[in-house]
Amino acid sequence: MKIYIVFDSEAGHTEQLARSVAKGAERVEGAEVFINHVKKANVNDLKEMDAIIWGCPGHFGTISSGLKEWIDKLGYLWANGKLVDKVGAVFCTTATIHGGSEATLLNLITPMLHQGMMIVGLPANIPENALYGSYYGVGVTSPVEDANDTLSQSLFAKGLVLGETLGTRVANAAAIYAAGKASRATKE
Ligand SMILES: Cc1cc2nc3c(=O)[nH]c(=O)nc-3n(C[C@H](O)[C@H](O)[C@H](O)COP(=O)(O)O)c2cc1C
Repeated sequence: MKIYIVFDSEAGHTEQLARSVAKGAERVEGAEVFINHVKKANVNDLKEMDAIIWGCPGHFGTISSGLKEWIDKLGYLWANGKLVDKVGAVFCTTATIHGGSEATLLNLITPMLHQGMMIVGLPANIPENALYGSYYGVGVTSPVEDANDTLSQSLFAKGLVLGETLGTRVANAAAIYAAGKASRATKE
């Protein structure tokens, strides 16, 4: 099954998180993973995907303009129901812990729901998630000022682990859904 990861990133933090999501998705047998900066991503490629995961830096609690501009090109796909039932998930980075990461994640999920996608978050039975994660996707804090501080580095490293976990979870969900659809189609 095919998984597309699209990210916006200016200084590289969100790109790092996107790559961890890709790494986790690639662990699932049969997963073909495509990853692109939003500037290079083509919305028409989404039609062929089983799962779509997008993410960006949080800008004032919401989607960065780079990714939002790209999402706003999805009108034709929306009008033709091309993304209905695709599995979706989201991720973001922010500079501060209370800098709006969950607001950004929720804002990233909203357009997926408008497309009719099926959203996958992260549950509490993932211990790291219950301790410092989010149920809405992966939101990682990457403090700019104290980038050399060990605590912030370790928080960022833990966030990358959650990114991998999300990638694996989405790829598994997409595989199970595709197999279920195929089996129902042969019975009908
Ligand atoms: C226009 C703008 C608005 C931002 N707003 C916030 C914010 O509201 N809260 C926050 O914690 N960080 C904010 N940031 C910081 C970025 O979200 C953060 O540094 C992010 O990790 C950068 O990701 P990148 O390295 O992938 O570009 C903002 C940055 C920019 C450029």
